[in-house]
Formats: sequence, C-alpha cells, structure tokens
Amino acid sequence: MNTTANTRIDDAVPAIVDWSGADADVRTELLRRPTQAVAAQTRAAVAAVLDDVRTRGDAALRELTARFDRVELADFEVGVDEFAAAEAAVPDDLREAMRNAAARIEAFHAAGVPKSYEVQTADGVDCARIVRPIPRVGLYVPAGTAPLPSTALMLGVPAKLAGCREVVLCTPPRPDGSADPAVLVAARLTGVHRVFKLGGAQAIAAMAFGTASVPACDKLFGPGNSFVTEAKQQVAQSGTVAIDMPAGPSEVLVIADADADAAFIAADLLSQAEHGPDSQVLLLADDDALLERVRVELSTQLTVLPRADIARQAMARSRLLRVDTLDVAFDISNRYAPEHLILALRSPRDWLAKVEVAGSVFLGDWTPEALGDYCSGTNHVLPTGGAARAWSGVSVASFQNMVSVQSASARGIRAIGPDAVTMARAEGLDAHANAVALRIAKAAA
Ligand SMILES: NC(=O)c1ccc[n+]([C@@H]2O[C@H](COP(=O)([O-])OP(=O)(O)OC[C@H]3O[C@@H](n4cnc5c(N)ncnc54)[C@H](O)[C@@H]3O)[C@@H](O)[C@H]2O)c1
Ligand SMILES: N[C@H](CO)Cc1c[nH]c[nH+]1
Ligand SMILES: [Zn+2]
Repeated sequence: MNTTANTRIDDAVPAIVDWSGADADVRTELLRRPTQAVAAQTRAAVAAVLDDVRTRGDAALRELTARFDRVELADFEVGVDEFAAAEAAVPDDLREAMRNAAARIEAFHAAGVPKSYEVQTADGVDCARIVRPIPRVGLYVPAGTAPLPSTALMLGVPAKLAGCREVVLCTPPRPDGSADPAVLVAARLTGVHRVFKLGGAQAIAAMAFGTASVPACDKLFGPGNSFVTEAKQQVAQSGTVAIDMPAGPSEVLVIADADADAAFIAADLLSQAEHGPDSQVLLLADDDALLERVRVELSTQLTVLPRADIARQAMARSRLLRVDTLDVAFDISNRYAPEHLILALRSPRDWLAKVEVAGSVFLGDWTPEALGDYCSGTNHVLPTGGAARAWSGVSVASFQNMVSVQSASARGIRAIGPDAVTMARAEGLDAHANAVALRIAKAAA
C-alpha cells in the first residue's frame, strides 16, 4: 500500500496521470486496448476450436466442454425437467425484477422497430422496403466469471419483437452440468425456443456451423470474453453467418467535473472492472481534487468488494487522467469510442452534442451505468474495443432483414428505361441494356 495524506491507497488503484497539454495522437495511442501479442494467441486458439467443431461436431463439443468448462456432458440441450427445476429455484423477487426489466426493455425497443415503407419514384414505378425477421438466430449468454441472465433479456426481447422463427441460446454449463437457473427463467420469459449448455468459442462454432444437436443459425448475437468475441469475428469472416457486433470485455469512460460525486464515480468504475480482468475503466476530469477523492474512494470500496481480485486486475489496464478542459475530455472519448460513457457533469444534457461516438451514454450523477445493464430499458449488448465508432448496440433492427421491392408498369418502363439503357451501354453491359430496351420497345407498341 502507498500512503497519500491520511489515506491508504490500494496498490491496484492507478496513479493520476496528467495529460494536460499532451498531444492528441499520443493520448489515443496510450489508450490502446489489448496488445497484438495477446490477440495473436487468442486468434490461434480460437481458430483451432472452430476447426475442430466444424470437422468433428458434437464429439469436439464434448471434449472442448470437458477441457474449458471442466464438465462431462453427454447431451447439451436443456430439457423440460431442467427448465422446471430452474423455475422452482429462482426466488420470487428476482423473477419479479426480471419481469419488470423485460417490460421496460420491450417498451423501449418496441418504439424503435423499423417499419416497411413504399415510395413512387417515377410515374409507374413503385419502390418499397419490407422488413422481415431473420429466420434462425443464435444468442450467447456469458457465464464464465458470472452468469448474466440480464443478457438473456437484452437479446431475447428484441428477437421476440422482430418475430424470429427460431431463437437458440447457448450459455456455459456450471460445474455440476446444469445451466444457471436465472438464465433459463430469463430465456423462457422472452420466448427463446432452445437452450444449449455450451460456452466459449465452441458455442459460437456450434451455432455458426451446426452440429448433430445444435442447429446452424443465420446470425449470432451477444457479448462474451475475448475467446467468444474473436470466435464471432472469425465465423463472420468465413462468410457462413452474420454477427451483431464485436461485444467483448466491458469498458466505461467517465467524464467528470469538480462537483461530481467521487463515491458514485468510484462505484461506477468498479462496476465495470468487476466484469473481468480484461475490463478497462477510465476517468477523465479537469480537477485534481476530484481525481484524488476518486482514488481514495476506489481504495475504500475495493476493501469491501467481493470480486475485488478481478477488479484489481482490471485496474492495471485502467487510468485516472487529468485533462486541461472538458472539451479535451470529449475529444479523447470520441477517439476512444467507449462502450459506456458516463457524463458526471453539471447540466450533462447540454454536453451531449459533443458526443460523436459511444455505445450508450449515462447522463448525470443519478444515472449509474448499472441501470442500463439491467433495467432502464436500453440494451446492454454494446460494441467494445473501439467498435462503437461504426457499430451500434443491439436493437430490433439487428434481428431483421430489410428486403427491397420494386414494381414497374409499362408506363414505368417507358419513363425510366432509357436511363437504364444509357447507363448499361456506358458500362459496356449490353445484355443489361437489351433486357430493358426489349421492354421499352414492346411497351411503346
Ligand atoms: N460488450 C458487452 O455488451 C458485454 C455485455 C456483458 C458482458 N460483457 C463481457 O463479457 C465477458 C464475459 O466473459 P466470461 O469469461 O465471464 O464468460 P464467457 O461466457 O464469455 O466465457 C466463458 C467461456 O470461455 C471459455 N474459456 C475460458 N477460458 C478459456 C481458454 N483459456 N481458452 C479457450 N476458451 C476458454 C470457456 O469455454 C467458458 O465457457 C466479460 O468480459 C464481460 O465484460 C460484455
Ligand atoms: N456491463 C455489461 C456490458 O458491458 C452488461 C452487464 C450485464 N450484467 C451486468 N452488466
Ligand atoms: Zn455491467
């Protein structure tokens, strides 16, 4: 332990680094996520797992589950009896909280369901976009460090709103071979059709390629550790299946001013640090005294946190940064593109226009990030690792295909056909030109 003034500061708590005047590119470089070496190791391990499941199916799943989850399973699918046992095991207050959360998630997501639309683009030419559910989707619910039934709600509710025909869910088995009961109850609450006790890259491989017991899905969803996230990216590159986004180890970036509540900020930082040793939590503030108060609070709160060991490891990749102005803090945040952004500022809504990219934003002292994790109604499956620059959190649209439709009458082909013929000839594609010209001639007769 170090000593500052009268307070003992936990060794894991980062020192305050002064970034006043630091070059913007240098700052961005310093906030990089996992090193290339770690990523390369993970890539190779995941590629081997995917290959094994693709070639050997269920036999590979059994071996990989024994190796990584330390449990021998003959059958991965959750049956009627296990669902019934889960319903009996989950306490009423948790069931009630999950029902309430599901209702708010549904209310928020239902308001954003993309609608079909039709436009007449020329006389006799109608164009439409119709919305269709993706037929078979695969959801991943993490359960390595801790089972996350809230994730089953975040994925199951929009899948149900979209109307997907078959919703499959994988979650890692517990040491006794069962699935977490709360995950099963949450899955049932949202109408998930089939649940398999599979975790990690092998679960992703099973849902991407299909095996004798697990159906191949059209699109995969959900967060997970670096193995799960890498597996999703590799199966997406193989072109057999789509994915929602890279949703890896949790991150939060807090921008705070001098009057922010240090205890609240420390609690929010620790709430994401406890997700895993590879979480990253960042605080940017323009006030030395506030930063010091947060260090003290982090030390104090760590002493009573049950998952302090995990949070301490995450602290090693985390930073407390002094910036010149709040404008600089927003510039850094926009370059970093955090999964979660907390604005612990006075009049936080006035600052919202400065946010260019972030997965989800939390305004003011009374909006802890944990509310969004569970029950405000927004989705907690969010892009990480800088992916928020171009990817968005899960929504009903993530579970839908948009199909475009066009219809031309004889009047329509006369009206717009000549443009097509001219453009086709310019591209040297005479068969294209002919397909249109034939119809123009017949429509004119
Ligand atoms: N971005 C988001 O939206 C979001 C949401 C919730 C959680 N998360 C993140 O999800 C992650 C959950 O991770 P988790 O570990 O708790 O659960 P997990 O279910 O993602 O991973 C557990 C699985 O990883 C596999 N595994 C473990 N060690 C392995 C190894 N050495 N080699 C190969 N496979 C191995 C095992 O099969 C195990 O079943 C956390 O990092 C959390 O921060 C992100
Ligand atoms: N904070 C996580 C997303 O990074 C979501 C979660 C689930 N349970 C608790 N938190
Ligand atoms: Zn969380």
